[in-house]
Amino acid sequence: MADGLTSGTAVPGGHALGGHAPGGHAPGGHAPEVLAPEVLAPEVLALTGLSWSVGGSAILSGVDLAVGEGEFVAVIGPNGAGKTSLFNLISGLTRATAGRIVLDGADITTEAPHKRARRGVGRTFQSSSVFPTMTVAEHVALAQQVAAKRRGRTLATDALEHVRLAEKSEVHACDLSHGDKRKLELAMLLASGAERLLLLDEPMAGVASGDVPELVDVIRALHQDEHRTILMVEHHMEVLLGLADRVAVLHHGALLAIDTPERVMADERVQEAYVGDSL
Ligand SMILES: Nc1ncnc2c1ncn2[C@@H]1O[C@H](COP(=O)(O)OP(=O)(O)OP(=O)(O)O)[C@@H](O)[C@H]1O
Repeated sequence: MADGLTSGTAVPGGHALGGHAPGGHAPGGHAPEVLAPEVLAPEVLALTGLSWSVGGSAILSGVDLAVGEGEFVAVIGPNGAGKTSLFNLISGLTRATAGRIVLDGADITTEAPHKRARRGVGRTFQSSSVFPTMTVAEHVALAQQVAAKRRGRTLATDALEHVRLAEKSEVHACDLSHGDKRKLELAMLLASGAERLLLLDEPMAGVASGDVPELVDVIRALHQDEHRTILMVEHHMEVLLGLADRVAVLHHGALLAIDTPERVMADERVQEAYVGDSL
């Protein structure tokens, strides 16, 4: 194990998750050399013992995770670790078989996806979902319309400014690069009132490498300038350095570690989990 690893890192609200005693100390009682960032903000999301089984197979087991207001937590893990399944549970696409999901203090474990969306949870998927023949502006207007009664909606023009697509508002989605399609999805989330929690499932997937830095900048600005609370699945650790406050590592459906990106990268258990896969 890497020196000072804290799988029981202190989390917002003073809780300690990951099965260890409060205080963010490493197993074995040693104080970590560098404390993982503790977000002194109200908890937006708290997962407790979250589990999901299908046909007797445990896909996710006992996941404890808290995300503070304005925090950016990345979720990584080898293929099949359960990252998308975790997002499906949080967004309500699938129902947990055990455990609890609390959003802003309300138990939403059994709530329908549209009710979670009304509470300000927004999600993107691994593959981008835009309408080829509609313009950028039409997409964002549609997102506003669909969410007409939700509070927290960002004005369509502001949403496009935030994702740096304002100058392409009349471009049809079919003529956008993949990176711009991803930005458009983010603008739609903002316009639809996803003000409490953004769940971004591999937003860099399929994006040309030359477009990745710009997309990373857009997401960084949503976090740092707009103070959005973000949970993001990402395969590449280098993307997360300087972006995520903490990185949660899933392995075989369980939370293996949660700490700063640097410390997670140095964690031998994490490296072992990734043998044969890229970290
Ligand atoms: N509806 C389902 N029924 C049965 N098994 C499922 C279902 N959905 C996911 N799984 C299994 O659960 C495991 C976790 O899948 P999941 O897609 O959550 O992993 P992941 O970490 O997102 O993987 P990747 O990095 O490849 O996207 C996989 O073994 C997958 O085959």
